[in-house]
Amino acid sequence: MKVVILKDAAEVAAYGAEIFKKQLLKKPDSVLGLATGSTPVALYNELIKLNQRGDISFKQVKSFNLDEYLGLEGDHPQSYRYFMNDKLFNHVDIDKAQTQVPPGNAEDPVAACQVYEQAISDAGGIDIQLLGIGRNGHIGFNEPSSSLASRTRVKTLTKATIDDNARFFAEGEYQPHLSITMGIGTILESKKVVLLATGESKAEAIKATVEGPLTAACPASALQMHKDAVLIIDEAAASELSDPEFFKHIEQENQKLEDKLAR
Ligand SMILES: N[C@@H]1[C@@H](O)[C@H](O)[C@@H](COP(=O)(O)O)O[C@@H]1O
Repeated sequence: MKVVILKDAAEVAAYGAEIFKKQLLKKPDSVLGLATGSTPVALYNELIKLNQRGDISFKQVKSFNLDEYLGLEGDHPQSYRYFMNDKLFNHVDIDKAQTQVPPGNAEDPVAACQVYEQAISDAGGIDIQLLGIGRNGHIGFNEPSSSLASRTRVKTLTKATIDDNARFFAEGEYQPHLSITMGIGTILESKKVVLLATGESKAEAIKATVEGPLTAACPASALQMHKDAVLIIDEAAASELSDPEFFKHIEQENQKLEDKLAR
């Protein structure tokens, strides 16, 4: 796993956006795996700027989001469908019919999960999957104890996750305790994975993800098994790592190599 440590959230967003830009330039009809939460918003803002400047296009893109609250309609302001429209899709040249978010209003959620898996596979699989991380190491809504081989399914949220996400809901407003989420096995099948983490509250989860052990107790540790996963994190999120200097050194060496190859 590659770990890139940068100064702050703005640098993390810019670095992540550059990876997506390269991906879209290389393959304009990429299948993107997208994430919600507050962390990716700055990256989405960068992508919107790049799109509006004409540097990248989403016209041929298909996208699949990681997860959705079960029990919320897509037009509910706290649904992840609403979030994606609001934070990205409404501002770029993407064909919304080609964007998929698990259906939070499905009458038969179990069947809907299978349909979602099939749609990913019919699209040829995900080229690049964006991830955030929960304080407890969850990715998507794969909470601790999730099978590392899991597929898209209905998941019950932990109290920690419900509490962390309560800030988005008004007081007294119904907050779902269930979700539909891509599984860890689904995520691991993406050709490339980009995980963003910023802030001290993510430092423990990042330590567990990078230094292991590989365990369902920290779902993100499964990324150790992925051949092309990059963690882009700020100094605060890196603060619990045993040897952050080592990762900075690797990045400098990689940069030198890239510069040399570009000449
Ligand atoms: N399901 C989402 C995750 O995909 C996200 O990574 C996490 C962290 O969110 P934030 O970036 O706001 O800390 O929140 C939610 O639980």
